[in-house]
Amino acid sequence: MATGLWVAGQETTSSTLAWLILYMMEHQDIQKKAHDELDKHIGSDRLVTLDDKTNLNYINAIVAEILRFSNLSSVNVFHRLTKEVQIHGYTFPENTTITYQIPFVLHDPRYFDEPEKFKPERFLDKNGKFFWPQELMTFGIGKRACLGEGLAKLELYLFAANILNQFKLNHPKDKKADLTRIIDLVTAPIPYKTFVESRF
Ligand code: HEM
Repeated sequence: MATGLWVAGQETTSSTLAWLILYMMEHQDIQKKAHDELDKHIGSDRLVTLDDKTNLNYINAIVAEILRFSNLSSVNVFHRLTKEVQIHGYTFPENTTITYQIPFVLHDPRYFDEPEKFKPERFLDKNGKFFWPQELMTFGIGKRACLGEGLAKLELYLFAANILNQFKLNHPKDKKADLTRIIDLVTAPIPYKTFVESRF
């Protein structure tokens, strides 16, 4: 059980963080907006905590967009039907192996406008408040959805908020990072270097 949680939670969370740092290096304008929000609501090098979460709408939106854009699960986990079901007039017998493909939903323009663009603003309402639409199904849906969803969302928020509060992230002077996706069980970026500058 403990090994299962370790395997399911380790690569997923670390790869999402690797994408976060990479996309912040890549999108300096978005990183600047994150710094502006942190300067307004935190304003020092103190630790950002869960109590700050409701004020940090843009940081929450960045985490949500990373979870959409990085599209970690190239193929979702397979499930077995425990009884016959009808879906849109098709009959699926008991014991059929089925899955649903999360990556297609996360990049479907019917649900996400201009899906190929990295736009955290898509998760802010007209009052600038963060929201999580049901189509953002990075953690799956239904009874077998990710057991670690709550934990992962909080961890990612804390990492994102604290890394961005403390540091300015940039490409090393001589080299831009490669955005190629290594598609495996969990999709990860090619190892890269980051130029890290303290903000305080
Ligand atoms: C960015 C982080 C994560 C992502 C994107 C993610 C995504 C997913 C997805 C797509 C599934 C399959 C859902 C399905 O079968 O329909 C899943 C299952 C699972 N995840 Fe995660 N996960 C993450 C982090 C974690 C963490 C931190 C833990 C545990 C500490 C965890 C534990 C599990 C477990 C135990 C399952 C199997 C649930 C079951 O079959 O009932 N995950 N996850």
